[in-house]
Amino acid sequence: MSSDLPLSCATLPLIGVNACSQRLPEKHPFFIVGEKYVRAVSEGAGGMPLVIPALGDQIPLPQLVAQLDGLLLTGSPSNIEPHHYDGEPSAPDSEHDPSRDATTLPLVRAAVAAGVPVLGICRGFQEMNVALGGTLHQKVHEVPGYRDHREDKTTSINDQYNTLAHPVTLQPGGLLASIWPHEADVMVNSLHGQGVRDLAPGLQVEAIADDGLIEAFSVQQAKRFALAVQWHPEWQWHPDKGVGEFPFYRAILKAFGDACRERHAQRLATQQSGKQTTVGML
Ligand SMILES: N[C@@H](CCC(=O)NCCCC(=O)O)C(=O)O
Repeated sequence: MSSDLPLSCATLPLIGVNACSQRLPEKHPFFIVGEKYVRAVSEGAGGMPLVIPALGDQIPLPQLVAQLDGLLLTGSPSNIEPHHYDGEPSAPDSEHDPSRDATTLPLVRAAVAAGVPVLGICRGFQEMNVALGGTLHQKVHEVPGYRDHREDKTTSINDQYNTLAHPVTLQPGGLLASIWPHEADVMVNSLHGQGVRDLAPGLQVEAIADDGLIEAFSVQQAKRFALAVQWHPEWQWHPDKGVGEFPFYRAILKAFGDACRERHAQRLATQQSGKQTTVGML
């Protein structure tokens, strides 16, 4: 981002929020992103959201990640196509979004390699694992020993996301435990059918559900913040949430925002020193 922009823009970290590709009524194709994710970036992380369309390999990745101070990977009802992790073919009722897969999987790798802070949520959590070499259970509820992590679709959306469905235990000494040092077991919402089977090499478990399912991880060798959670902290910023306060969710977005601000400051300082060098040469 150029420092010629108005101060209000120039001082906010630019945070990418990936879109889904969907056909809305009348079958028109849209790139869409839930408002709660955009608001979580704006109000929770304190960034300037930049919606990233699901354009796959038409996106110039090096150019994009060089401009980004952060990347938030959204949730979605669709599932990653299993060929990306050598999984069995999907059940016929499984919803997919190949354009999103083609966009987010390379984007995760490029962002982590470039030191862009990343926060993955639900499908975004699953994408980070798959992008870095992990695999998924396609129906966690059919795997012996695991609970059903899906939402109760007979209740209202508010009830589904407000419900604290099960506890997760934070890994002592981990990134998430440093973000939330108040308690080791925290209750979270739960709205997913898929989940981590094999964790990708280089990922560090950050939280585990009471049935043993991995619910959060970080990227061990990442230059900056790279965290993914299976639950939905962005719910805190849903415009129709009504009453309900989730300090744990706020703490996650705040920590992500702090990392984005750090990268932003460093990018501006590098740009500034580049300009001074150029002026000195004139
Ligand atoms: N389809 C995957 C991922 C679930 C997920 O991301 N749900 C979010 C739904 C919509 C939203 O809140 O944005 C799975 O079922 O595991």
